[in-house]
Amino acid sequence: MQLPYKRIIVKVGSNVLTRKDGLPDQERMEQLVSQVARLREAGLEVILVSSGAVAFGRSLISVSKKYDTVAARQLLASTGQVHLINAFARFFDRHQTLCSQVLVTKEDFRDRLHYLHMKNCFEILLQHKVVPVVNENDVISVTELMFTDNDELAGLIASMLNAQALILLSNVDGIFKGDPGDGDAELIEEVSDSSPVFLPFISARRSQFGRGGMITKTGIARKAAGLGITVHIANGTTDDILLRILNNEVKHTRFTPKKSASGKKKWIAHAGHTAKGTVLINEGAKAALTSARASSLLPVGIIAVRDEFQKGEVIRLLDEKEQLIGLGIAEYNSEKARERVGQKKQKPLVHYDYLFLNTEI
Ligand SMILES: Nc1ncnc2c1ncn2[C@@H]1O[C@H](COP(=O)(O)OP(=O)(O)O)[C@@H](O)[C@H]1O
Ligand SMILES: N[C@@H](CCC(=O)OP(=O)(O)O)C(=O)O
Repeated sequence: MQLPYKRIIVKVGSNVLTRKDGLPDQERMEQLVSQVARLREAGLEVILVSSGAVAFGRSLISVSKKYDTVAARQLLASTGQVHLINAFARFFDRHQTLCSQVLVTKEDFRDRLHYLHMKNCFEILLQHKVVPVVNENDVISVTELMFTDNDELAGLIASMLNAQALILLSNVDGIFKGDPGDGDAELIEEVSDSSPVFLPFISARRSQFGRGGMITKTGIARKAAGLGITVHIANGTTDDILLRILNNEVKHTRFTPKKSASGKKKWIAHAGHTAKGTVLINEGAKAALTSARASSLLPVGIIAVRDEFQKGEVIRLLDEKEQLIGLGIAEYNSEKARERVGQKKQKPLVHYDYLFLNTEI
């Protein structure tokens, strides 16, 4: 088998693994596992990000409406995840392939050291030909600590592991210019940097068991493509979908990747939620940073420094209109930065190697 990639992330949405009646679709799971096992056999490293814990839980236990949604989700996910991973282990076993369970929360991506520990765990699993099966740890991630959905988690893992491709499997063939249920709506097959923003076509409607919907899927796909990862959004209910995507034999939506970003930039790109401080920059600094030439952020272009941060922490860069233009790693702390505001001939606060601009996505 001729493979276009060495390492891929495959994200399977709840709907792909759930039948219309809400019960787990074990047959579909088995088919997906058999494709992954074949790809693994052919030398491709595959990381599965699988939703379905809540959907599996729903088939096992009913929760009274008197409980709040967080408690209900915890109960369903905690019981469902056991059955989800058991089914995966059983199906992979038939192909003499080992899989492993990795449950994560947004907090696990908080600092670079923690992030690198997690990356090392994936690397050792992959070196031993194990297929990691990842899901959000729904039992402990509540409200503000939650990922928007598993698409966001899959995007983070794709950039952390320097994957060449991210495949998002849902119950639609890709992004349509209109309602996917409307037979006349056209499928968008290619999205590149120069593609118009097509968000107006996408409704906030989600599939029966989905969490984020197509709007978040598109945002995540753009971000990953901006970091150099090819993204495929395709229908996980189509037979042999993974093999057909890799052989370019099926219509779906493909996001053309930009030049690959460095590992450090990939981490910064996803570290917005961990940012400690904010720096306001003037129009001149904004023009320099967003120009084609690689430029670092010098104190002469800084108008104000807000909140406290230490050297090595992530900071937000805002323009004069308070619009977020990017994220960077501070070369020194907020106290020193404040002393140097507006001064010439000072050391950059953010070096361009540790700067991630919104224009890069
Ligand atoms: N323009 C569009 N093209 C494709 N799907 C769309 C569009 N607008 C809204 N959707 C909805 O997005 C859903 C997929 O997102 P989501 O429910 O999060 O799926 P999953 O659970 O598989 O991640 C589709 O089932 C569809 O109903
Ligand atoms: N972690 C949850 C899945 C949440 C989620 O993102 O679902 P989906 O939108 O179907 O990918 C679960 O396993 O049920």
